[in-house]
Amino acid sequence: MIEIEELTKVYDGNTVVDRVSLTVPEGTVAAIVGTSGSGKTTLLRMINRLVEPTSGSVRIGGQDTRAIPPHELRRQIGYVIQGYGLFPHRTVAENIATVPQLLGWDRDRIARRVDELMEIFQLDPAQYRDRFPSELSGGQQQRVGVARALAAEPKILLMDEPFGALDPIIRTKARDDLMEIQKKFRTTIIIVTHDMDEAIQLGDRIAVMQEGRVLQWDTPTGILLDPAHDFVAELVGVRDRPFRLLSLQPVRDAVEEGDASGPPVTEDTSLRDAFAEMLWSGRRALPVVSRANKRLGRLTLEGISRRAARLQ
Ligand SMILES: Nc1ncnc2c1ncn2[C@@H]1O[C@H](COP(=O)(O)OP(=O)(O)OP(=O)(O)O)[C@@H](O)[C@H]1O
Repeated sequence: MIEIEELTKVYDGNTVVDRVSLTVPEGTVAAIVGTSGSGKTTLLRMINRLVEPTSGSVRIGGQDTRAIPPHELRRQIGYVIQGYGLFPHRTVAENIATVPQLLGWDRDRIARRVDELMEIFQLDPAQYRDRFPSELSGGQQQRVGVARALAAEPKILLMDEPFGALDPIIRTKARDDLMEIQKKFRTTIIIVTHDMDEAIQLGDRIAVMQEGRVLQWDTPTGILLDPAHDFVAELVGVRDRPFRLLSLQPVRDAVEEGDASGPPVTEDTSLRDAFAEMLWSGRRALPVVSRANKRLGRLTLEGISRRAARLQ
């Protein structure tokens, strides 16, 4: 658990983070969203003490981070930034091995861990281990950046706009991969983004920041249904709200009995994506299958709109 209490940063008389208090339970994802300059990065960097707080405290697993030497703290916490921050003159394997090497792991253990992570991130070790970052695509560099941050099995991962430089299709895939890895390792993640859709997709809870303050700290549904502030409502966008709500609901929740023709959707697909598929393929109903490809029923356009209306 990460307990942030009254955390404040003042630069030259300007309060850029203002008495922020948040508790992030272990194994959950917190998204920090807000406009440029609202203090998101500064808040994130105070957690691993890349920025020293002016006042307030951060406790991790009950321990005040001021009691931990900063370099040790940063080894315990994975950190991913936009642009991935890879060392250009080190190979992929050397980049991923950075923290395990600092921790003095033996060579075999490091080599095993590097291969394991490369496989998880779908980078064939034989092909990519000895490449340099400049010999990778943006999406591959991003995966190496996350793999490096996870190398020493940190319980906490801080991510600052990690997907900002990726094109939309790769970004969606990178988010899905991250969620899978998060579930597998139960990593506690705090992710900074200026993209509300990203916050909604990734966050168990979302902190909306403006001018150094957290205006609302709530679940995605809470933020969408009950914005606590005009600025939050504006960020959510009234017209986009039904679509964003649908993006939180899996098809599974709206399956009906009956048949439909054409290619099926799986039960995990979001209602928003299923709705898009209906519009795109001109169908008013889609067959629904389980992950194991077992027929479960169908999803209808009427079912989706009832669902969207009920949610509002
Ligand atoms: N080292 C510093 N010295 C002085 N002011 C700073 C420093 N770092 C950040 N600031 C100021 O603090 C405010 C918050 O910056 P921060 O980078 O935390 O915002 P942000 O929400 O992450 O913005 P962005 O989305 O643009 O990255 C800004 O006004 C910035 O100019």
